[in-house]
Amino acid sequence: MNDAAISLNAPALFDLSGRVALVTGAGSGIGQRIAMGLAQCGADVALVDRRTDDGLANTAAFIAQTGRRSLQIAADVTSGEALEEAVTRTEAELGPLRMAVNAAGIANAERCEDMPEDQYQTLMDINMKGVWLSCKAEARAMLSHGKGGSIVNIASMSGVIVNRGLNQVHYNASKAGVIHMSKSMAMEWVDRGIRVNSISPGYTATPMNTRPEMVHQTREFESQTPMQRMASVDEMVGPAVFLLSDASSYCTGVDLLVDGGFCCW
Ligand SMILES: NC(=O)c1ccc[n+]([C@@H]2O[C@H](COP(=O)([O-])OP(=O)(O)OC[C@H]3O[C@@H](n4cnc5c(N)ncnc54)[C@H](O)[C@@H]3O)[C@@H](O)[C@H]2O)c1
Ligand SMILES: O=C(O)C(=O)C[C@H](O)[C@H](O)CO
Repeated sequence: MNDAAISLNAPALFDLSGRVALVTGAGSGIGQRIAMGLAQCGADVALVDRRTDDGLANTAAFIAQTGRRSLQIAADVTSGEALEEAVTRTEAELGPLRMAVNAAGIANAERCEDMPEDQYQTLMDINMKGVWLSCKAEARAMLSHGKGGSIVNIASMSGVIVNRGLNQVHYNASKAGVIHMSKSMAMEWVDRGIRVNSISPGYTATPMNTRPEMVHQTREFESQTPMQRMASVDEMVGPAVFLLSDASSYCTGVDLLVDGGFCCW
């Protein structure tokens, strides 16, 4: 092979310098840590969450230390209007949106036969419709500026398997929906420069799983996982950077399981 013809620069594939990202659920857990990681890789990041405590401010303070810019936006992902406004503000203050991570989500449990309709509907509105509304607002901006884009939706291994002992038919169905919705959107936009992929985490140490009443459940999670532990939020950053960056330029419609081997057993 003629060496002069090789233009490969592998580290540059993961470089996000000068790109703008929007992350939902950026006030806690997986979304928060991914937002921090994107800034460390050079991105300016709009931080979206419905939290009104110091969650977003903590994410922003970390990002400020990286020298990158951030924008705190209090918004609920069940509102299409709020998401459109969030994207408009992001582009006005940070620049053209090139990357998005949709991590906002909730989990709760109830036996199927006892679950009230509003419990089912509230979760579906956030976990599934919220992802659709987020992608819709993000893609409209990406399509209009023509610079292309990469979207990563945070699904779950619960969209692939049924978590033993957890009564959460609505949660599991919402995550299966996110995986297939991501593939469907990937195909709608495949010839217009937008890639859409999902990450399906296994059990991850976040406030969703570390509530005091979850102590027993957490031990179960760990013993059921081939790696015998939950993931740390840091372990979701690399997969997100990969799927958002040029390193995955030929990947679209992929669901990346990051589950410590859980789905192998
Ligand atoms: N923790 C796990 O084990 C695990 C495993 C697989 C998938 N996930 C998924 O990862 C994502 C992040 O979960 P996490 O564990 O980091 O939880 P988390 O509770 O730490 O963070 C979720 C964030 O989403 C925000 N949010 C919730 N509803 C919202 C809404 N309507 N509008 C705007 N923001 C909203 C919350 O305020 C919170 O800051 C979720 O989609 C979850 O289903 C988590
Ligand atoms: O998505 C998963 O697999 C989860 O682990 C979600 C939560 O941990 C589970 O619903 C327990 O609250």
